[in-house]
Amino acid sequence: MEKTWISMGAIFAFLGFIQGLLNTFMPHELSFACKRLGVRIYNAIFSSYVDYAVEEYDGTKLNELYDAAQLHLSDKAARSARRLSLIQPKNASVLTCSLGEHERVVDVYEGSQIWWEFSSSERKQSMTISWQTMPDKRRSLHMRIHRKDREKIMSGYLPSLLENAKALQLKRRDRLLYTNVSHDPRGRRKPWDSVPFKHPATFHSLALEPALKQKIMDDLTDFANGEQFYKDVGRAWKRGYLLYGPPGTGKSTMIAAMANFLEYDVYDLELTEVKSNAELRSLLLNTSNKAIIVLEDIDCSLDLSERKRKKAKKPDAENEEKMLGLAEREEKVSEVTLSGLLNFTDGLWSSCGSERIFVFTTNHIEKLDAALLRSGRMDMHIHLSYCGFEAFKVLARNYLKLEDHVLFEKVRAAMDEEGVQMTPADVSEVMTRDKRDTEQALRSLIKELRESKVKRRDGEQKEEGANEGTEEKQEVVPKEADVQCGVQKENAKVCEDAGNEVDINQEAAQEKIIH
Ligand SMILES: Nc1ncnc2c1ncn2[C@@H]1O[C@H](COP(=O)(O)OP(=O)(O)OP(=O)(O)O)[C@@H](O)[C@H]1O
Repeated sequence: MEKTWISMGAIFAFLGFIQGLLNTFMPHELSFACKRLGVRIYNAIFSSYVDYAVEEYDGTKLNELYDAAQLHLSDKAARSARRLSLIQPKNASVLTCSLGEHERVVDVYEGSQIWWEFSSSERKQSMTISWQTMPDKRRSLHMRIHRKDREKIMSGYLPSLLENAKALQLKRRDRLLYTNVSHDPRGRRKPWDSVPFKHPATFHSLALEPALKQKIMDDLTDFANGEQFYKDVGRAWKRGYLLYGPPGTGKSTMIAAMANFLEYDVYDLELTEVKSNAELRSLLLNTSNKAIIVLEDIDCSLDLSERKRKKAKKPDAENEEKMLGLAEREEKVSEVTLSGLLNFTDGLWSSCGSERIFVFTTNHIEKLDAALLRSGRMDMHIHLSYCGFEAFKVLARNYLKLEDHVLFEKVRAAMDEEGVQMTPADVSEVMTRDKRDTEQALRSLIKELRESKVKRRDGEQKEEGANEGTEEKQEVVPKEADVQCGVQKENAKVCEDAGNEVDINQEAAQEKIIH
């Protein structure tokens, strides 16, 4: 034992002597380089540890592992390190911590320790890669592990670190609302442009029959947790919802509630801006996973393009084009066709990427092509209708902070009267106007509910008069719309069962829940 101490003392004395020599006779940089070399040789021969450098840039490319490790370590760094850098990541309102200069954190994976240390040095030359200048500092993270853990860390720890970082990134960043109507400064159309998605709607604040609300939430939860299910049955991990009902019944609000519930991004696809099926396909390929792709007022978008095409061509021109074989070409390069849209939602292209939800909305389900409603296209048809008593209670809670009131029964009675129709948007409007005086708000609402009956009757009479005058000119009298309203009021009452659909294409319009 004594001998060991003596030899160790001799080694240290020798090393001290070498260091003294280096410091005295060598320039500082050279002595530093010699020391580093010495440490490396020592580590290579005697150390039971292995060191890895994870640089911020791999040549001129950003190193994903560096960012992932920063993110993965940020929680641990926040708890244990003393010097931290605060970062505001792009598209996130939450700040992230990263290690300060020479700070260390210890991570543990299946019982093995991993030591991380951050360091940076000045970049000698300023470098430019494609469009941006590289930072002045060369930043890197150093990972030290036990030699015996090498295999476990490479095949287990690092992949799990990357996965964890991806999940954290999704959780921390704000969700985005994308639109396809923006142009860059040169006037070229951008595929998607985004803004942070801040819509506050939730299922809690959504005025809807509780049973239907629960059904939709359960369906969304099953979908989000259904990765294995979709794999097992060999289907693309996607789901389609058709929201239909009169304006102001909450279709857009429900989409926002869905996005907030699932924490997905929203892609608001303006179909009339899409010039071809190929453009539609490219837009789809540029959407991320965990996304809700919305096509609002689908009947108008498709009708519009049909109309445009018809308007653009006179019959003579059409014949001429046919003869020249141009018509077909025109079809291909012009607006999106129904089959293009169907390919977009359930063709091969729709399965590029996963965890996608398609939501179509319409005020007129009867105008939709049966092909769109067919089984497997839109998995769930959700009818949003005029305000019923349960929906009113949600709005009273949101706007007036009222759980109950003596006038509630009168509201219920007014709502149940034949021919009364107010949308949740109308009811919200009354409550916003009189929110300082809750009793006044309820009285105004009861009055407006009754008036809505008279207004509707007047509207019907006017429309009948107008139709009589134009009967000869119009081929189809849009009487259907009135019939539709009546059916919707009925449906509002029975919408606990979303299977109650309007009588158009009844079979196709049945709700389809695959779980
Ligand atoms: N079911 C609802 N729950 C809560 N608020 C609602 C509901 N329906 C409508 N509103 C209120 O009315 C406003 C308009 O509703 P929204 O835009 O969602 O209706 P919509 O059915 O999408 O209408 P449109 O068919 O005209 O697009 C919303 O901002 C919201 O304040």
